[in-house]
Amino acid sequence: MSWLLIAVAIVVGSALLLKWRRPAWYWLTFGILLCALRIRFRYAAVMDACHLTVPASRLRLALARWSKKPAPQQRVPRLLWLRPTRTGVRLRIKMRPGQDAFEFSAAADRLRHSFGVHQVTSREAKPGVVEIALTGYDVLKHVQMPVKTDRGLLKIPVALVEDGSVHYRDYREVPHSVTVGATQSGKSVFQRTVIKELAPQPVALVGIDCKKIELSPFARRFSALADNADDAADLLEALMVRMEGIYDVIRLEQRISADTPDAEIAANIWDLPEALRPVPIMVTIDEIAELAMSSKRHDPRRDRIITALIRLAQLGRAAGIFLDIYGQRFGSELGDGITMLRAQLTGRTVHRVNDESTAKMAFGDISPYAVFAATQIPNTRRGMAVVGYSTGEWTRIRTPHTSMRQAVAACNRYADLTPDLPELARFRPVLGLAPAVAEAA
Ligand SMILES: Nc1ncnc2c1ncn2[C@@H]1O[C@H](COP(=O)(O)OP(=O)(O)OP(=O)(O)O)[C@@H](O)[C@H]1O
Repeated sequence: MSWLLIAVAIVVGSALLLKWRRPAWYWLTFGILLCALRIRFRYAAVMDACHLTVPASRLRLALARWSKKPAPQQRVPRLLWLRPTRTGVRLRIKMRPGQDAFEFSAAADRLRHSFGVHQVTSREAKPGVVEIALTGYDVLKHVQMPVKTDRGLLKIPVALVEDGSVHYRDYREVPHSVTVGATQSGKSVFQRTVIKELAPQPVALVGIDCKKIELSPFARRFSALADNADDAADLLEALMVRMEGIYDVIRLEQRISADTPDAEIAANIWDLPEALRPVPIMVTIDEIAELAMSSKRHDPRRDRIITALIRLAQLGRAAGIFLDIYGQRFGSELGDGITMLRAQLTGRTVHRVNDESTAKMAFGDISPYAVFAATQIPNTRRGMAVVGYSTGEWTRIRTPHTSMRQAVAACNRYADLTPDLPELARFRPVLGLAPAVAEAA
């Protein structure tokens, strides 16, 4: 008997220790089982307590009255399935007539408390069916990306979502994006993560970095780099020349296929035959304010830059040219054309901000809740951000802490994948140290 007590004490003790020190391990060893059991046995009671049941049908009530039986119980929404995941449990629930998905989102906090989990989110999976994600522990505390992800060409895993799923940057779904955040909020680490993930892909990387220190370590994997506003203006115009060249190829292909019955008519580079398909180009711009702010009222160089960015954002997708723009703010104080440019950047990521107006710039047209969530990111959670989608949905994410060394290693390893872009040849980074610097070193 005493041995049994000791064994139980050891198991309980190690479970508590794991829960405190290694919540992810605790979840995989004990938490998942306890949570699944709790849901199985307490599902109906919890739904009732959270006001997620509906009264019995009129017919059943009338029958009960007529037969003088007790009134039938509230009807519980049907649990279709329960699926444990690496970080939580997913439930599919068939709603009862008269219920809507909003009731389940509104009850998220009550469900979290009743099921004893860290967090609950819900979404309508299809009409009449709601999917609830229970997260067992705070997955954003120490971000651990799963080994297996659903990556593909131009679809890269860049962060973990608060419900434990993976957040992807999918350039074909969301061609252009803007990432804002106060200083030290985690923008550069986010950018590094994107570059590290893109490095093994058959794509060209192009960068503009007027701070000069953010992108130069990745030079081996970059087809073109500009580190001052003059070069940036020329580089963006060279990209436009390339884009127009690609449009000429698509147009020619369209004319050929128009004369061929049943042939697909190309509308973008993905419809072109593989031999003709140009390599996609990811343009990453660090600190947009360095390019957009000018002391002059009419600065021709700034106008060239903003015009080129707007044109690339409007027309680049079909030519396989994608923009990722980073900055501390991205509002009209950066001058003419910025609001127009922002409208084209449908991917919005906001790290910690110092004022509500910065969050509003990104999410004002998406959701007031997303604005509020962005202003609530604590200083201690660097790399945490809110991502908004044009559908009005939003979610909290956090990037893994990709070090400069890890990103540089990926860029060096895949340096041989760096394509030569003839139109941008002038901006190909010079590798190695300049003779004078090498001598000094
Ligand atoms: N995902 C993360 N997890 C843990 N720490 C992070 C994460 N992202 C960033 N940090 C830490 O936060 C600090 C600031 O990060 P980063 O340099 O990316 O910020 P930033 O927004 O680019 O700042 P600035 O605008 O001043 O360049 C760094 O010390 C970095 O190590």
